[in-house]
Amino acid sequence: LFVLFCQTATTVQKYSMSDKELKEYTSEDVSKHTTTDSCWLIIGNSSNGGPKVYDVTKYLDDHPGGAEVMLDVAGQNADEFFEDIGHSKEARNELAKYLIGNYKLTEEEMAKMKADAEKKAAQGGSSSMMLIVLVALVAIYIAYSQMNS
Ligand code: HEM
Repeated sequence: LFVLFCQTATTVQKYSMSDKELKEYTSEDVSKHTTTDSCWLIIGNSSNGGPKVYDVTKYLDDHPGGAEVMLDVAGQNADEFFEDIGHSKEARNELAKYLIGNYKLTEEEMAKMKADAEKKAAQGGSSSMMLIVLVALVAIYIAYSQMNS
């Protein structure tokens, strides 16, 4: 039990430290790496702990989807493209090997992310409201049909 405790403590420490130690890159930094000699991508979003910066230069020739698609979005935010393909878990594990840092959102991106989150929260709120109304209607219907039988 003690060994298990020590292992958990070290893992927790490792993860929390590695996240803090990651360098932070701006869109200006990332935008300088757009060639086969140095190709960086921004991938990830608030739902998976991102966005993060990846140096995928060494993976270009190994990518099953080809080097071209990656070079097309080099130096930019490729999260939507990466997600749209529906990359497998293996692809995501592979991606993790090329992590070099966190991405520093611009003011504009930060505002957009906040607005998106608020929109999502509002949508969630209205759908749960609809569920409550639906349950109430069903209850009224059952009560009404029992009264008449
Ligand atoms: C380091 C980043 C990336 C990794 C590790 C990666 C990995 C992979 C892997 C392993 C596959 C094979 C299918 C699968 O297992 O899902 C794949 C397919 C593919 N990827 Fe990526 N990928 C990366 C980035 C991207 C980006 C940024 C794009 C688009 C801009 C892209 C477009 C594609 C396409 C088009 C395919 C082929 C899908 C098919 O033919 O069914 N990938 N990728």
